[in-house]
Amino acid sequence: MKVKICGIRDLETALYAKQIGTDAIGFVFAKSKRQLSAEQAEEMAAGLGKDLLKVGVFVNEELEKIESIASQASLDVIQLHGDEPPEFAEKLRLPVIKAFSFEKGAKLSDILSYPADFILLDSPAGPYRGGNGTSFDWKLLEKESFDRSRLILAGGLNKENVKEAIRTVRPFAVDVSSGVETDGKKDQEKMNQFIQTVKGVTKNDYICTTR
Ligand SMILES: O=C(O)c1ccccc1N[C@@H]1O[C@H](COP(=O)(O)O)[C@@H](O)[C@H]1O
Repeated sequence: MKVKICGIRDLETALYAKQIGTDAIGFVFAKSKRQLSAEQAEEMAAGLGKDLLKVGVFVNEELEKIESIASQASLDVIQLHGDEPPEFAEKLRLPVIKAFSFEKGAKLSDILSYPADFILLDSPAGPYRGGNGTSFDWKLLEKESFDRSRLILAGGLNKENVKEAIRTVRPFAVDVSSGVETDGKKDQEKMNQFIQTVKGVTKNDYICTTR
């Protein structure tokens, strides 16, 4: 099970994420309390080396701006967390994660037809388009039959609920932001506990016949 920790805002936290086995970190360039400038991300990227994926999170941003920030901050993946149409994602040169709000009535087949490398399911937007710390009803996905190998689960995950979330949804990866923070800042103990919990979940815990 892969883990992305989103909303990293300083090099010390990024290096700690790498040390504890995080697979990807997210830099938020959208309107958010975690928003970064391209320069801040560039500085962190320079101190990080190559073996931790850097995901840039954008909401309804212009293509040229995304490409420019991606190049300046050495991003590996683009996460589109707004209302970007399929043609927009197809124009991007880097791999794409497309986020969708998921709630009762959402049409999974439409979501899965979006041309992205990964599909991220999050709870409906709160004050910001993402990173609000709220989860959706994972049971809505439990019995659905689809290819889960490009599914990323997000929204209100934390060390207490992530095991149950993985068992229910059986995603390829999980993404967390608020759940590893204390008073709005990344908390190293919570990050470590989250990673240990996720990496401790074995396939036996959640493999079943529904793919
Ligand atoms: O983290 C943010 O501030 C953010 C802002 C705008 C769009 C997306 C954002 N983050 C993504 O939101 C989800 C859920 O986060 P949380 O764990 O519920 O806080 C996750 O995919 C982040 O990548």
